[in-house]
Amino acid sequence: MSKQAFQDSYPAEFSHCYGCGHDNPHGLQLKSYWLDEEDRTHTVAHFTPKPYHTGGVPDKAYGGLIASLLDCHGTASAAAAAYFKEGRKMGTAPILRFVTASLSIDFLRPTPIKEELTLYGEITQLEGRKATVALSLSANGEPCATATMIAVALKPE
Ligand SMILES: CCCCCCCCCCCCCC(=O)SCCNC(=O)CCNC(=O)[C@H](O)C(C)(C)COP(=O)(O)OP(=O)(O)OC[C@H]1O[C@@H](n2cnc3c(N)ncnc32)[C@H](O)[C@@H]1OP(=O)(O)O
Repeated sequence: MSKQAFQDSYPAEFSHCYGCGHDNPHGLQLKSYWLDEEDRTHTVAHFTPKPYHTGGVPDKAYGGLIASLLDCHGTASAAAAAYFKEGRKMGTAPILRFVTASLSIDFLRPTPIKEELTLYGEITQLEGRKATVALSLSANGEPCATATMIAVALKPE
């Protein structure tokens, strides 16, 4: 894992996100990294839910939490890939920031709340301002959700 999370390179004006903003004390503060420094297509993040992230029953996670984690890991992965493609260090100007245009999730099984969750991302396409990211979230090595995201880079203005 790289030492600096992708989200740690976000400038202050983009650091208020509920899912991953480091300046949001009430948020999830998700941190995403390259899975392997030699491979700039796969990413990883870890998150351990709090007891209040519960869904319908006390030991399972709320689906909206899972969507939030996938959402933020996907957009961060897209931004990291776009910087890499341009041969630039993350966070350098002009800022490259992606938002979610589309996020399609399959919830495969209930997600436990007491385990550390692992999110994987794979940038499957990056053309123009549009990135496609294949995502998954697992617990104890078992996939609990998979998703496909279309992320679009904000226009400079
Ligand atoms: C609120 C966010 C503020 C910013 C914070 C940033 C920090 C991030 C931190 C963490 C964030 C956490 C994550 C969050 O929660 S982000 C918050 C949730 N997401 C949003 O609020 C996004 C709202 N939508 C928009 O702003 C616009 O619709 C965007 C910017 C997405 C596109 O409008 P824009 O006018 O700019 O671009 P375009 O229409 O020319 O499209 C460009 C290309 O994209 C393709 N396309 C578009 N839509 C779709 C679609 N649904 N499926 C497939 N493809 C789609 C389109 O065909 C074209 O492709 P091509 O023809 O070139 O091949």
